[in-house]
Amino acid sequence: MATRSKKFFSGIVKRFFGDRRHKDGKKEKDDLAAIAATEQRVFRYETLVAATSNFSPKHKLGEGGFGPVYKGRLEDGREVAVKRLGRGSQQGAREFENEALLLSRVQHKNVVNLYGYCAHGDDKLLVYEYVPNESLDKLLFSRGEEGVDRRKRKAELDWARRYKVILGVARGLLYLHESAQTTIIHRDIKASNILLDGRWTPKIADFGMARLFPEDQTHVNTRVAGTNGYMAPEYVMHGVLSVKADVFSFGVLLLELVAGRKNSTFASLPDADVGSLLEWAWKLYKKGQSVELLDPALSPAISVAEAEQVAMCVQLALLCTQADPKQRPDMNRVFVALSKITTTMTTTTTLVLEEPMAPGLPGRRYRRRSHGLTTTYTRGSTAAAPTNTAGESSSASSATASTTSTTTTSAARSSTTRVASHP
Ligand SMILES: Nc1ncnc2c1ncn2[C@@H]1O[C@H](COP(=O)(O)OP(=O)(O)OP(=O)(O)O)[C@@H](O)[C@H]1O
Repeated sequence: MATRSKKFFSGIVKRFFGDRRHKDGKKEKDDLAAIAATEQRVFRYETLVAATSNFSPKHKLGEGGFGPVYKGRLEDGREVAVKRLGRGSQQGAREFENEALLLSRVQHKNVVNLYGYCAHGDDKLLVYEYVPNESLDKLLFSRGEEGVDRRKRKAELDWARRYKVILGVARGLLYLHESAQTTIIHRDIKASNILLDGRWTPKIADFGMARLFPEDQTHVNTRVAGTNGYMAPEYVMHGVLSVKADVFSFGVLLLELVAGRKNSTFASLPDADVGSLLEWAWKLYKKGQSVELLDPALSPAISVAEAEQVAMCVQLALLCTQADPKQRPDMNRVFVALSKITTTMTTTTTLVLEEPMAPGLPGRRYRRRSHGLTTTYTRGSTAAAPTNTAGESSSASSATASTTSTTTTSAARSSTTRVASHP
């Protein structure tokens, strides 16, 4: 761990958890003063009061599980978002500390940047970079009654931007799973936890439930906490947590970005037989009609190349949401697959995606894959009908997105329902 972040980390631990070695508080005070001086990560309470006009309601950006979040401007001109822990919430306090500890370990353009923290009596505050374009859910799922402004901005979220968001979230998750100092499982990937900056770059936020993951283990058993509609079945039903739980949530998010609809509150059903976006995607996919899943706000303007991307995204999302976690690709494969498909590509790779089985829905048992079907995407083949290439892909045991060297290209908090239970 770099010295700076080590100091920041220990500063947070002492500040939020207390320093058991120095019960009189004197040494802690000295330490914090030293950290504050060298790190400039500890914010004075007065600084945050001034930045937010004394936490004025006018500055309020919203309210999450922890409490309110305020927009502020520091004296040096930086815009910040200040998250203030609501008083008296033990659960909140734990998640708050967790968020501070984990975020202090990561730095990536697709992860929201934590500038620092402040503890002032009972008040605990976290200070983040301000991300101006709101969270993805507000744009993606906005309805008529939510105002012209937001509807206009939803229209700005065209397919090219959505694809940029998809790629960015995949890159951020790949970093958390494979490149951060220790594997981090986010556990609550969903549209309301993706913030968009002024250039539509997505930033993964809300690490309250994230877990550091022991390097030598494939999964841990844990208390279940997450958001309905995004949680993998093995996690909901048995508390089995691995990086593949995040892959599942990413798959749901990917479908939501394509369709502009929530998985969990799948109202105004286009088809009476289906109860969720996942099921609808599967149904359309089987009929070779994946592109029909596309948000009606986008479909009139979509190009042939973009339609290919959409079809590929639906298939990839179905692979990510397979019932058996072993059948889901890891984020590296997901990111590679997504990177291969650009609408401007003119050359020479063929993207081969495995054929998904029915996606996993909590409560439904899974069967192991017994065939090796794959779908090959080539430029101009939007329908991308599955072809039996058993034997071509030897890794039938893991859902893969691989490239071959052939010739053509192509290709809630729904008012946040957090579930917490012991398996
Ligand atoms: N860094 C930030 N920049 C801009 N807005 C932010 C930032 N962080 C949070 N917000 C806004 O503040 C509001 C509350 O965010 P918060 O992360 O506390 O809760 P949430 O993700 O909406 O819900 P939950 O905590 O239950 O998951 C959201 O509307 C979000 O858009």
